[in-house]
Amino acid sequence: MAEKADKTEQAADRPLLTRRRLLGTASAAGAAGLVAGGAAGAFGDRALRERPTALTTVGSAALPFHGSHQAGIADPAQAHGHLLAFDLAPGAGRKAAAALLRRWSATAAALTAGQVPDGDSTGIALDAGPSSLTVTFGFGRSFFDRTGLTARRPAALEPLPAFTQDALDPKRSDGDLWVQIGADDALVAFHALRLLQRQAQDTARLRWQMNGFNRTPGATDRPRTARNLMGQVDGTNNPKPTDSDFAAKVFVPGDHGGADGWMAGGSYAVVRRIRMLLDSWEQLSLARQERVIGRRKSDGAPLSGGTETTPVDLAKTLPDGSLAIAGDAHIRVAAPASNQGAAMLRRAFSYHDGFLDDGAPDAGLLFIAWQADPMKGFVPVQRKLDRGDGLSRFLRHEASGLFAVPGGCAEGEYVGQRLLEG
Ligand SMILES: C=CC1=C(C)c2cc3[nH]c(cc4nc(cc5[nH]c(cc1n2)c(C)c5CCC(=O)O)C(CCC(=O)O)=C4C)c(C)c3C=C
Ligand SMILES: [Fe+2]
Repeated sequence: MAEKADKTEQAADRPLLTRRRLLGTASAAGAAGLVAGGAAGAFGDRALRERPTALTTVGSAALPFHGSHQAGIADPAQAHGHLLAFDLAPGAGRKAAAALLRRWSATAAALTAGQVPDGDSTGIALDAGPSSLTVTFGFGRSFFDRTGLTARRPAALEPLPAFTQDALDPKRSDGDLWVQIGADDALVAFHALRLLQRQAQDTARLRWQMNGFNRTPGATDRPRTARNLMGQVDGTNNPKPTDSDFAAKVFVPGDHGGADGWMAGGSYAVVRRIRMLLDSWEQLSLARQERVIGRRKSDGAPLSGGTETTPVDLAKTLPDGSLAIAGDAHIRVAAPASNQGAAMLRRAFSYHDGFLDDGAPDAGLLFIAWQADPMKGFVPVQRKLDRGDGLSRFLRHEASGLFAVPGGCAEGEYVGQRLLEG
């Protein structure tokens, strides 16, 4: 494997960066005034080429693939995301699946470190750094039967219950294998997607793919909580990696034993494609929109007062005696306090796949909830939301999946090895 930057430099035998890269850097750094467009003209290509320019912070940021947990769970959601589900091909069993996970893990480890994997001549992301690329692998319920591993299937992979508001498309739901790719550069994300899809070869066939996005780092005056396509600040009251109980909520304990002991350090991902009925939503007044969520749209502050990060006061009443946060407000119905402490880490991507026949946007949230146990996270909360959430009449759950995401692996190992070789 080769360092990407080295490859570019050696190929040209002098310049540290190509012109394309320099121009990219100039526009990315424009706000900081690092390189002005006029300067490029004044000095000419040659002078520019002789001046090494560092990758921007966005490009050079790297998240390690190896570790006790897989990357892409506790890390901030990137600007570009691809979610893929594969089904094992007829005849492909445990051995073929193990070989695939070995190939995928080696490729993901190389790409996330900014290296060009052996044999890759696509050049898709040649000039870019790792750009916070993460690749996360999971197993769906059907994987265990297909590989003869039913006895080691975790009880937590029981199918999710049906919810009254579900309008699920089976072709875009579930799957034997699940891959989540995230990166702050679109080409870096696509590069990973293409290599992994090619490496699946005859072992696994793509079942569905969903593409999502978030705001680009650096687009705001300071790092801010993301907004979704309804315009709401979304993610404020998520468990924080610095919370003392974060790991207990999100990850299966490291000493987890039994038939599914291989899930130690892992997590369960609930994936829901949730279309937003934006035509109806956008007709609501600002005050009604804020009432539906229970937070202000401008800055995400709770309607009980304070700023975005002020703890929500669900008991607060207004002078007329009504609740400051309405009885059916989304944050009241979803709160751990309303669900016997049930909590999850929400790490979503927005999506937009054009417009439907009636002109409505096919857009919404690729909602991904991470938890140590779906029965103590997504399931009780969604049951409650299904019954009494003011937001739900503006949403359609169109696809669903539940995946067991094993712990991370050490260098030289592959994700899922403890299951496939244990
Ligand atoms: C089953 C779990 C949840 C689904 C499904 C869900 C969908 C969904 N949510 C928003 C927008 C917001 N959600 C917010 C908070 C929030 N949402 C959930 C759970 C689900 N949301 C929880 C547990 C919480 C935190 C509640 C709390 O403790 O305060 C917010 C407020 C800001 C924040 O805290 O993140 C917004 C906005 C959409 C648009 C959506 C489906 C498309
Ligand atoms: Fe929510």
